[in-house]
Amino acid sequence: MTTTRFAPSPTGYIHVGNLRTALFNYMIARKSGGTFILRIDDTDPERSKEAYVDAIKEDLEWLGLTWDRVERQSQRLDRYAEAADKLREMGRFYECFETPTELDLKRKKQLNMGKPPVYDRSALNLSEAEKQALRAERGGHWRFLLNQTRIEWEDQILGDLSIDAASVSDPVLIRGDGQVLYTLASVVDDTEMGVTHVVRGSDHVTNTATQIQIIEALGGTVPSFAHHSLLTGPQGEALSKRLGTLALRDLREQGVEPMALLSLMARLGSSDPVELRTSLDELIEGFDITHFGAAPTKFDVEDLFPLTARYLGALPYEAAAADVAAAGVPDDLAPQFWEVIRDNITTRADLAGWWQILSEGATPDVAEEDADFVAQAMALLPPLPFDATTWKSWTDAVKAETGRKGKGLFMPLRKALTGRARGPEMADFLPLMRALPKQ
Ligand SMILES: Nc1ncnc2c1ncn2[C@@H]1O[C@H](COP(=O)(O)OP(=O)(O)OP(=O)(O)O)[C@@H](O)[C@H]1O
Repeated sequence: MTTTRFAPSPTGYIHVGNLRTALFNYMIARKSGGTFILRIDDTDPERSKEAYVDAIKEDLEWLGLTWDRVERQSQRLDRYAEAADKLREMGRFYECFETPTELDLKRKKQLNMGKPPVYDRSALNLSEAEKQALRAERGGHWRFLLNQTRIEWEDQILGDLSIDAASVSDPVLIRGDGQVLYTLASVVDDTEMGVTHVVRGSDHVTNTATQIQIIEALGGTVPSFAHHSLLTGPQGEALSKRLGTLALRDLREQGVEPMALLSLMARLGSSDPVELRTSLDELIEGFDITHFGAAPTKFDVEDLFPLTARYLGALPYEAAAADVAAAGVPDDLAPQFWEVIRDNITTRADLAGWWQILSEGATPDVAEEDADFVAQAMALLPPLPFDATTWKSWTDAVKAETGRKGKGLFMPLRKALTGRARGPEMADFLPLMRALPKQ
């Protein structure tokens, strides 16, 4: 059975790049009736915050990306310790004592000599006595001993990949302070939780190479891997949870509709066109991870608003009733208001502005050259309330008296009554009016 997972660290609010990972994993699991795990990568007690765990869940729930179960890495430390023991027994785990400064110096020397900055394994030459002495002085960290072969896998997005293990440092799996690192924790979890498909950002390609060897050493089954490109901002700038750029909750604040965001994210960077979908099921049906490319993908928040507007334009009243009520529209007028206005809003927050115009009167927008014409027209306007025939009979009368027609007739009247150059059909708008434009 297909099992996938989304494994964010609770170190900030998740952003659109993280969403890409979450959505792909969600869709793969749902497409095949499999399991989608939300795995909280909270092994770093200093940076992990409970508030961010709640926020991650809230953000995913907002989008309807439901998970089948939640796992917490902080509750599985004994499992990681066991795996570490196993690697130690196999002679694939060794203790090192270099400080970050010493490692940095080594790297600089190697680079100066034109060599790749790969850890030189000098800790392997330490005697027991030397290790004991170093241990007393500073904490040791633990590295996995890579087999220096080529590591190969068929990536669902990047195609056939082959990485020379000799060009990669033996990965540190346990830090000097005893903290288990992602590379080990995620391998142990993926193996024990039966994860069949690992989809994540291309920032993890090297990790994958080393993780394949760790999985094999621990006797697990290597899952299928796919590395999608990283999303950047419109100028190519990196996203980061820590910086809070393009956080999902900010988009929600700005009125972006979940299906607008999901429709864009399910296609952006693929060979398939972005099309607005109204349900996750429809999105899942058309999803194929192999259609995604390796090139970095730019994300422009502005693309979300036309999609949001289109989504709202097709939304039935029932799905918007609460927002219409919140905008102050009385119940008896609410369904009609929604039908007339829904095509003329970008987000639900725009409803209030339209209701204000209808209920309190617009601030007319009258060009100087139209001032006399508008004054003449307003004198012909019948008293409130208006009905479905008012616009036609009024504009006919204005036309007969002023001789104006077409755009020169209709546009100044629209701007005088609504204060805006664009909006609903005026014949539909007038019956909703509860106040005349301000003088
Ligand atoms: N810009 C991005 N585009 C696409 N995927 C991303 C991007 N940034 C992170 N991811 C993916 O999101 C998943 C969760 O990663 P993680 O929690 O480490 O997020 P992060 O944004 O890299 O965090 P931080 O900024 O805290 O290091 C990973 O699979 C990672 O590859």
